[in-house]
Amino acid sequence: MVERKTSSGVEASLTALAVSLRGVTKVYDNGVMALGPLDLAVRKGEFISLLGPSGCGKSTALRLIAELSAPSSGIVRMARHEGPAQPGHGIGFVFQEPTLMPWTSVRENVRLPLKLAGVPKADARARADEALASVGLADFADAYPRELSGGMKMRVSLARALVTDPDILLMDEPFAALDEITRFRLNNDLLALWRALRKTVIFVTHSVFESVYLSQRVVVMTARPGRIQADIRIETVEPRTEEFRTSAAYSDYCRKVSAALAPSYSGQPAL
Ligand SMILES: Nc1ncnc2c1ncn2[C@@H]1O[C@H](COP(=O)(O)OP(=O)(O)OP(=O)(O)O)[C@@H](O)[C@H]1O
Repeated sequence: MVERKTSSGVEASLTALAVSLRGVTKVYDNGVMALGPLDLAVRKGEFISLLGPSGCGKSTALRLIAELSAPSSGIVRMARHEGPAQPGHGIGFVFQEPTLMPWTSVRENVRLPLKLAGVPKADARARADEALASVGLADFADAYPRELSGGMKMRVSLARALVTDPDILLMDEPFAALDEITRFRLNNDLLALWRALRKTVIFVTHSVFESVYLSQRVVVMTARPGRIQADIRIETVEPRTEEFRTSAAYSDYCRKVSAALAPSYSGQPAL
């Protein structure tokens, strides 16, 4: 594992872990205590959701893992990428907004991380096309973002995150702005991709239903500063299908997750 912030006595290399946060806090320059202390361990290949009230520090946690921001205290560690060095430290990031460049094609948008990393153009184009095919957009490589629906733009954003073949995919409310039908389709497609690629996924959402449908574990956070309120394993038959969405087991898990979330917005202590 790569240690981001060293501290004596924390050397154990837990190779089965993709990410580990120990006693992590974040206080912004304006004095806002956004996070923690947070302890979280994510196994390689796991799909977890971070669920919590607005402003509890979910995005902050993702930014710390992605090394876009440094913790105020504590240790953030991630597994060393096995294979050749690559852009993004083995991390792909998908934001709520697709943030595509409007002046260029879908393929060029997806190729961008490889271009920035100096990957030769022919190779990068082939990899961009492959990533687009993996999200069902093989026929739209030459289209421009304005020609795409919201769901398709998000697929492009996902392809751009996957094009560097990251070990870890960080997704910050990627489907929040989409209509429910599109969101359900993207949920299913994301699960199919995860099964095929076996990336570690850390998925931030406000939706209890989405978190239960997608994840192997739902990590419920407290109100700011975000700590872990509950860590709930979703045990069900795989692969998940629409049948799961309407099952009694799904409703039971949604109830359980909602109950864990309740103290965060009611101001009541956790049960
Ligand atoms: N750069 C910053 N400077 C100062 N305060 C910040 C900064 N970024 C976030 N915050 C504050 O830190 C807290 C946590 O923000 P963060 O975006 O991580 O929460 P979140 O759980 O992702 O919220 P949401 O669900 O609404 O997106 C909030 O109070 C936010 O206003």
